[in-house]
Amino acid sequence: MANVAITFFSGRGHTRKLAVTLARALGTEGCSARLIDVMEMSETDWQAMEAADGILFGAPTYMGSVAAEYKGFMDATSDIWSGQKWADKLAGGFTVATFPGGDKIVALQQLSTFAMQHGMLWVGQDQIGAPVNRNQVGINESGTWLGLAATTVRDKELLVSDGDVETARRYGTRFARAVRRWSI
Ligand SMILES: Cc1cc2nc3c(=O)[nH]c(=O)nc-3n(C[C@H](O)[C@H](O)[C@H](O)COP(=O)(O)O)c2cc1C
Repeated sequence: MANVAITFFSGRGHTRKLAVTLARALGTEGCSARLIDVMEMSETDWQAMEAADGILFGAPTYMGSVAAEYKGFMDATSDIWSGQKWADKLAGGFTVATFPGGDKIVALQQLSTFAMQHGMLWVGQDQIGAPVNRNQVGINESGTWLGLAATTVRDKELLVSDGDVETARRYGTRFARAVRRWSI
């Protein structure tokens, strides 16, 4: 069974909601998914990342950048980088911000550059939203293809819109299929 590590930081739960949605989608596609909150990491989590077929990187966009807490995790991987221990694993990324643009693309650029430094192969977004495909209302409303990008909603129960949750589900499905193909 292919296995994926989903790493994330989440200050108020929005990024966590995307991470959980991704984990469910991976499970539905027959991949095991391990959720790793970078603020509570154990040695087993590091081992799980080394054993994973793919790693998803998730951070909220804070001040037009990945949140500092997540950047701390990125910087802590420099020894893994020097040994290229994650090389040839698949990678993908997700972020959430308050504004539809919100400079989320910068956070995704940081995450994808990070994955490239690790010699990983990046899986982007494939969903075309309603401005082009009328039946895709709510899907990829950020119009971002570098990775998964969501926008906060005011409803504290919902955190992100149903459309963004569905977009996350589809990205998780895409990532699971890519990992399965790449692992053969
Ligand atoms: C310090 C800080 C900086 C932020 N900067 C941005 C920003 O640059 N663009 C934006 O659209 N939202 C920004 N936000 C809003 C967050 O991206 C948004 O609340 C996000 O959903 C938080 O996700 P989380 O609950 O997983 O931490 C910022 C929030 C904080 C706390």
